[in-house]
Amino acid sequence: MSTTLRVGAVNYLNTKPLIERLTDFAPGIELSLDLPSRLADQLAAGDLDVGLIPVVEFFRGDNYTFVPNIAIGSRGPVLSVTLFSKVPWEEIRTVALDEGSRTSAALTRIILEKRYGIEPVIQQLPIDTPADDLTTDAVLLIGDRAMRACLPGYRFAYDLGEEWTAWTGLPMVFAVWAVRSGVDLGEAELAFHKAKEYGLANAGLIAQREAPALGLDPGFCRRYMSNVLRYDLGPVELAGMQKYRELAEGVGVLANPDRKVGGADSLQRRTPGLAAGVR
Ligand SMILES: C=C(O[C@@H]1C=C(C(=O)O)C=C[C@H]1O)C(=O)O
Repeated sequence: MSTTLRVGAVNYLNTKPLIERLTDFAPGIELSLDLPSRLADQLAAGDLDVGLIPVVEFFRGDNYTFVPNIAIGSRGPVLSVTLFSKVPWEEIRTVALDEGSRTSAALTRIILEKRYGIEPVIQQLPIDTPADDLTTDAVLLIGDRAMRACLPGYRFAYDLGEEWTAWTGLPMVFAVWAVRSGVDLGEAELAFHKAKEYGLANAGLIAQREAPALGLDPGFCRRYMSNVLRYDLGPVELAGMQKYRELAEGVGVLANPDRKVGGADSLQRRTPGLAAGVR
């Protein structure tokens, strides 16, 4: 590959199996790491060609496509997307949302509005601000800091992967490798698949290597990557993604004044016939 492909990936443990040796498999890839929300903004601004972005941003994007059969998802508990709350769901009125999140931030709003009829007052929780001193009823944390968080002042710790699957019966897809319109992946597409295969086959080594800096137990990290997260994007995950899109549309979170909503069409283009099977 002769031209450079600017690829941005999430800087959490959950992404490591997807980027292990990625730049060896495609030397033309220039890899940067950042928060999911920032990757989405960089892709939209044209500063990236491919980004592992929140799925809600895929739907907000301007005719993005995605690398097939790769995602960060779960079917049931995900362990790293937690709404800590001082009160039960139906009493939540104020929420602080992790700055790094877009999918789970919108999911929090979807669950509150569609299941409980609540439109909460929302504030952002910056990435470097501790959640302990917040005065909101609930706080959403994602990624590595969610896995470390204990927050004894909060009585409830709702796992949003678990909440989603219990409610819809479908897997939750949090992020996909979105490709900006007009970008040709060429041979690099294969590299994303090779990296995933290699990374999942070496999840134990990745866990051992990454756990100390994260302050997490290596065995826990291993099981998080090998048994909790789902990295495939097959028909049932796509059905979950489609269901999420419909609900997101219903609460108005796909409306983005700065961007067109084009990703929904590309989902169907890449997955003909899929939408027919979705409730
Ligand atoms: C499961 C996770 O998936 C993530 C959640 C995202 C979001 O809420 O926007 C985006 C990317 C993923 O890294 C997690 O970070 O814990």
